[in-house]
Amino acid sequence: MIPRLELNNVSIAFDSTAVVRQVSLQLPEGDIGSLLGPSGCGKTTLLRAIAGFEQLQQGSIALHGKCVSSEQLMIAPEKRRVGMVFQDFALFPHLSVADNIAFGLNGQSSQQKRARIAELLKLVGLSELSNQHPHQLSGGQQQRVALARAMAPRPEILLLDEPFSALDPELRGQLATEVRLLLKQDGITAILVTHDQTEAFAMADQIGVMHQGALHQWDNSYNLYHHPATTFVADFIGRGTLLTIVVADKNSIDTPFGRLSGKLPPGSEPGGRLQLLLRPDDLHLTTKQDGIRAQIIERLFQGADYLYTLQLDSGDRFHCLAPSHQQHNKGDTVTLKLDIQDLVLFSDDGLAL
Ligand SMILES: Nc1ncnc2c1ncn2[C@@H]1O[C@H](COP(=O)(O)OP(=O)(O)OP(=O)(O)O)[C@@H](O)[C@H]1O
Repeated sequence: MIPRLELNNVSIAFDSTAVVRQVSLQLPEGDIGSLLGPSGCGKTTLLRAIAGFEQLQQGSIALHGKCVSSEQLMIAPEKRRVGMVFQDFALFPHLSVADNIAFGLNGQSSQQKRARIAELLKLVGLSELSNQHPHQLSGGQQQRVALARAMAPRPEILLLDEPFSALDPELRGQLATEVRLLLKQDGITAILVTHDQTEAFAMADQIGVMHQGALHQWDNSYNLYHHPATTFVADFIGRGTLLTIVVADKNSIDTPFGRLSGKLPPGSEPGGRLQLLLRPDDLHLTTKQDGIRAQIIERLFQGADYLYTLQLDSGDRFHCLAPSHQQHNKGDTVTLKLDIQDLVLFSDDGLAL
């Protein structure tokens, strides 16, 4: 199947400073993708290039198999059939909810327009408010109008640039889940730009983690967490700790916790020093005396569980999650059991083996 969106080796520079470096990805029809990364990593620039607002220095962008951008070519934004939703909603204040949604429906008969507006109002749950004006709506309702307006002409792809950042944190997570459902119901392919991983997890099928213009990994959320491609992804997604270990033999490594056995990835040579990824859910507190002993340095109450920062006698620090009804205090010594499913190892250059 032809992907709805395909980026091939895309690089973008401003005044000879590279801002996006050799990014390649594919998004199938009906899927929701997300570009996730810290401020300044190039997410918005890449989204603007997909919309047709930035010239490529190298590579190409295709929408449904048709090249729309390359070094030599730049099809105008209005010819790409791309929908956009921005952080500030950008609704027309003097138009009603229904007229805002109708704005993108030029060239259709009034009967077709009315039917599509009614369908979208129902989809976003605003049928009762169709005659209201934007200032009479809450932030969440306004963002739903902006979404319906961008969805109205059935774009090839919908581009969402930090669409929830002007809303309350509690509303953000809820709206991200709702918007995912709406896009799925209407079969719309979309890309969301965000620096908030909870939002990306709630909405996207595929997430691209970016750092300094490079796309480190384009994958589903499970793989980003459990099989990060680089130490940057390991650190950025979830609370990972990287511990230095030494490969003992074909099936075991020497770690600050002692010797661990498991399947080692190809490229782990005996005697080699590597980094082992440890997630907070790879360790459990136990009441048995014969486990690993560590001291609690910090604890963070997270409702259902505590996130403990622990330290071994060797000075190595790491995190561990434990149910909040088992309370332990700062300074306590606790016993731990390791439960690592896969040994995730990285070489010196930060790449997963
Ligand atoms: N028109 C421009 N001219 C020059 N530099 C630019 C331009 N637009 C963006 N940049 C620079 O490119 C880099 C990437 O910016 P971009 O807005 O794509 O990052 P971002 O990941 O979306 O960040 P944020 O989350 O803060 O919006 C930044 O260093 C920014 O200063």
